[in-house]
Amino acid sequence: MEALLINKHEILKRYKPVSVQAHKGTQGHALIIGGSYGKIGSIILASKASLKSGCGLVTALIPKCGYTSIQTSFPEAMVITDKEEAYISEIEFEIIPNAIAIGMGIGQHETTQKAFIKFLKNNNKPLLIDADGINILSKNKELFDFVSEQTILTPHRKELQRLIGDWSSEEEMIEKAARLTESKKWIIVIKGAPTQIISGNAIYTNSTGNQALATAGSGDTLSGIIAGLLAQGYTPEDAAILGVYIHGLTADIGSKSLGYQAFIASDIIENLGKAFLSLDENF
Ligand SMILES: NC(=O)C1=CN([C@@H]2O[C@H](COP(=O)(O)OP(=O)(O)OC[C@H]3O[C@@H](n4cnc5c(N)ncnc54)[C@H](OP(=O)(O)O)[C@@H]3O)[C@@H](O)[C@H]2O)[C@@H](O)CC1
Ligand SMILES: Nc1ncnc2c1ncn2[C@@H]1O[C@H](COP(=O)(O)OP(=O)(O)O)[C@@H](O)[C@H]1O
Ligand SMILES: [Mg+2]
Repeated sequence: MEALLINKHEILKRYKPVSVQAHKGTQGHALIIGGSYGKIGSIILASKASLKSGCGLVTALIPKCGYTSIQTSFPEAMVITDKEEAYISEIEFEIIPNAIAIGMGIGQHETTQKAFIKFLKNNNKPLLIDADGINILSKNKELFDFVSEQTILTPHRKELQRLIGDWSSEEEMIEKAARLTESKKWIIVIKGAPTQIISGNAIYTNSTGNQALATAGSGDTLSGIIAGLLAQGYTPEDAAILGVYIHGLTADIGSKSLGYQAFIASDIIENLGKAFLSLDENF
């Protein structure tokens, strides 16, 4: 396997500045699906992160309980609500998204699992699966066949363990994950310190980020960043690599003034602008 470091040089090969002629239609529409009672914040974070990563439009598909909080806290998002109050029971939408992220805060209610399975069997859009979406896959391995090639999975190590089983060394973890990506042609983002991305026959190790990210919602926010890049037309591999790099860069930038303890997931979002500007200096 080829081992590569994700540094600024690698990123500048993949990063695309926003065109002067851009309008919200050319910047793509991200659909963020998830949330359940008490975990709507994961979708607010992911949706805001996607829009502040440059996509033109974002729609959140959430249970009814989240409607007022997301429309109030993040008016830029459009919202589709499930008929259920507390969890997602059906995944139906009229819009035509350019990319979808699903799983953050979605929970594992029996009805949600059924809706997720039906969604997977019908989806043909670039897709990121995170959190409980991964946990549902782990519990229903026959679903692997319905997760198309180039789908991005973003497990933390516990979620990865549920997906591929335990390991006794870092090498064994990488080997087992690589076997899965090889057979399914998925892209697996192994979130950690550092984060490693397995794509094709390469493993990319991120060079940004720090312990400020050890905070609730930082993974949900990463899912939003990657979905926002996918919606702009980045290939799944480039969206994952650029997203992980930018996500970590916000912590490198933000922790300078906030420190590690007081840095929370919203600060990732607040520092996205400075992170992208640090790339634009080179254009
Ligand atoms: N505001 C919101 O709405 C928020 C909503 N959220 C949503 O909540 C859902 C559950 O998310 P979750 O990651 O807590 O789930 P789950 O896999 O059950 O973890 C349990 C065990 O896994 C471990 N562990 C946890 N993190 C780890 C890591 N980074 N790296 C390594 N290990 C890690 C740890 O195990 P331990 O180390 O304690 O043995 C922990 O006890 C999910 O849908 C998410 O989107 C959250 O994002 C928060 C903000
Ligand atoms: N000590 C650390 N150094 C670098 N990155 C970290 C550290 N701790 C956590 N992270 C990052 O924070 C994110 C945590 O993801 P996750 O556990 O899914 O968060 P949540 O589900 O609460 O949103 C990952 O991107 C991980 O790489
Ligand atoms: Mg998570």
